[in-house]
Amino acid sequence: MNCVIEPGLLEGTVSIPASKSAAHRALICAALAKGTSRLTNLSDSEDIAATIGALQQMGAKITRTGSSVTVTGILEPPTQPITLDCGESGSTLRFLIPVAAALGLTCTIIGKGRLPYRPLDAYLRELPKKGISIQPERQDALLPLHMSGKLQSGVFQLEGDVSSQYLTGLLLALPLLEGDSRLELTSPLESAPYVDMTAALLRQAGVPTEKTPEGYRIPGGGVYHPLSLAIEGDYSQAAFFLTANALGSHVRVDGLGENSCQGDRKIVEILRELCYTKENTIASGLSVYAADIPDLVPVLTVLACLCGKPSRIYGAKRLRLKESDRLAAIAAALNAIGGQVSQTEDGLEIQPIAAFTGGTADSCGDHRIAMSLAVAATRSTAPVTILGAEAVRKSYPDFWSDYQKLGGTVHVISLE
Ligand SMILES: O=C(O)C1=C[C@@H](OP(=O)(O)O)[C@@H](O)[C@H](O)C1
Ligand SMILES: C=C(OP(=O)(O)O)C(=O)O
Repeated sequence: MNCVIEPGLLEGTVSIPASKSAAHRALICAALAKGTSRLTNLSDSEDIAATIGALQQMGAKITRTGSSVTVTGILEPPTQPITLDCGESGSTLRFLIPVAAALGLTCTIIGKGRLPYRPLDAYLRELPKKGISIQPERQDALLPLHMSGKLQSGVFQLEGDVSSQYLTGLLLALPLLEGDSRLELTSPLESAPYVDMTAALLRQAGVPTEKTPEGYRIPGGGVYHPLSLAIEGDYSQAAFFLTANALGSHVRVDGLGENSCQGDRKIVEILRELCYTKENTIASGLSVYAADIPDLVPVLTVLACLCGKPSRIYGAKRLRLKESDRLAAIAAALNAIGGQVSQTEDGLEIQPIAAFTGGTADSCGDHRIAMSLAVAATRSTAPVTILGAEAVRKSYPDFWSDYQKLGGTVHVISLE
């Protein structure tokens, strides 16, 4: 779908969808629990649908009524081969590979978009040492992936700067094994708040893990307890509207937890530290180390364009491994509408502009690029055409209708 956004500030109230990260984790914990869990306030994004669908294949009974789900944990893991479709969701893929291995499932894992090309090296290296056969079907892509065997406990060595999702996946899976396990980091952990979020939920589910100087210790023989949980609002999604506010819009964002452990809550602090001129333009530039907040980078780049001084975002090399090469995609998208953004090896350098000048920009099929362009359009002197605007379905299917409710003008010009 391609659409044209008319320039204009936003105003009104938005109820922010539930945290995608929290929802993936809660669903998986619930599927592994002995008994029935109830989760409320789930979003109906494609990524969450992928996790629900895959967990159902793995034997969990999940019934959805509106934004609530009832999950009866897996009683008997299936013995016949199953297919797990992860859609485009890196979290679904990297969380469920070790969980399926711990349950001893024989499965084929499939996915679409850029997912077959996002790294799985740590699993391809470590799981075969622990009793798992894990084999991509093709040479030029990692999916479809064929997996069988029963995971054994022990020591897993993981790089910390490719994806924290490996740690989350193993933290979720290893309590199911009889013996104790350890995760040892071979490079400093990035996206650390996401792993903290996993550890917090595991504690809630009755399977605590222990942080060690090297990584984590995970006692075996854990029993997941059922959960009763309302998923809190998503700071990564709120960041689009909060940034629009920093650029002149007036959006009240409802549904966020004030004591949230989401790392992307950092957006509030970054925006609070901005200095404004008497004319209400941003006087300062941004200097952001983004290793722990990768998902904020696209929208922070929009903000940086409209800062009064040059900005830099660094510590963000992992952004090249997301739904797009996000450093290349956001630079190209914003430059196409009047921005001055250049890539560095691990980030972006941004020169100030007074306003975007409109034009046509490609989301590269990436939801966070599409939503960032919508924020840029609020401060453009001419319309912004977004190619691939439907990408928002991955995490925030109601984004365009919410944007319109806030007074944004969106013309769909093609459904392709
Ligand atoms: O654990 C999670 O929920 C996530 C971890 C992050 O990925 P990386 O750890 O690969 O950076 C983040 O980008 C992703 O959107 C969600
Ligand atoms: C990178 C993202 O998600 P995932 O890794 O789960 O595909 C995202 O939502 O920006």
